[in-house]
Amino acid sequence: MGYAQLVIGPAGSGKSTYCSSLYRHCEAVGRSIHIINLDPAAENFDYPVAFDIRELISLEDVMEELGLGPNGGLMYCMEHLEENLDDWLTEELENYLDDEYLVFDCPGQIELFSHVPVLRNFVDHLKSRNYNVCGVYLLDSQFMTDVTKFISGCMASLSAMVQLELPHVNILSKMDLVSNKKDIDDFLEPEPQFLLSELNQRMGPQFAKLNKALIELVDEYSMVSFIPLDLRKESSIKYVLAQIDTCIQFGEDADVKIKDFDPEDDD
Ligand SMILES: Nc1nc2c(ncn2[C@@H]2O[C@H](COP(=O)(O)OP(=O)(O)OP(=O)(O)O)[C@@H](O)[C@H]2O)c(=O)[nH]1
Ligand SMILES: [Mg+2]
Repeated sequence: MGYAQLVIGPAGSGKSTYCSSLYRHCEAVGRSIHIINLDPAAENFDYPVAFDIRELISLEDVMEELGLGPNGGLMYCMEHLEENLDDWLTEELENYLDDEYLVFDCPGQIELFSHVPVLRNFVDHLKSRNYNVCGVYLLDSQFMTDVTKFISGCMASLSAMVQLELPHVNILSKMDLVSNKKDIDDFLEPEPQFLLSELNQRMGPQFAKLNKALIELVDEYSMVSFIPLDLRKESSIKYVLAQIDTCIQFGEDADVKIKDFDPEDDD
């Protein structure tokens, strides 16, 4: 059984930075981890890239040869990835042992989980190769300043969750930039009633029904939960990683082994 994180979220939300911090953390604690770049537009990396979509296809070539713009070019590259899952991804995965921990640094284009099935197929491919996969959705805390932005962030995350059907962890990134932590507290694990009254205050009375339906939806999917991540703090990275590990049952086999040898159990 292998383990994988699919790191997703809007452009600039801090996915690649998270990946490199995670890499450094794991290195420091002596834990094996491999980061894979799935962003054909990425150029600089702060982490050693285990393997890279740019070895399969180059965005530059696509834009030049097909006359596509950067976003159309990216979609083309991702569709190309989808067509090559069986060859390319299978071959790359063969370089890793059965129980390895992989982290996929994805592009930020929202179309990737709202319009096209590439990431869904990617995930299904990983699952068929016996990987436990977790969706790690990063949202920039800078946008968590009022309820309308919060709801819109939730909706984007929800659309990824519905598309991918994966265990899902929401992370509020860039907490070091938040000067007033109290403002954010309102949105970390908010009461649906609080969100609804805030929304109703912000918007005209004609939206009351829609607001109620939105909050109920968000509540039903248990979406209303974000883990704050402050990359300056080792403890924060450790906590986030522990939450994700639980989601993909990483470390549980190790626990069983320890329990097997527990002398207390012998009588
Ligand atoms: N202060 C602060 N800045 C951050 C943090 N994480 C990322 N950034 C900055 O935010 C910008 C975007 O970060 P990236 O990690 O490239 O974001 P990304 O989600 O990978 O972006 P795309 O790949 O373009 O979608 C960069 O300028 C980072 O330096 C953080 O925790 N704190
Ligand atoms: Mg990136």
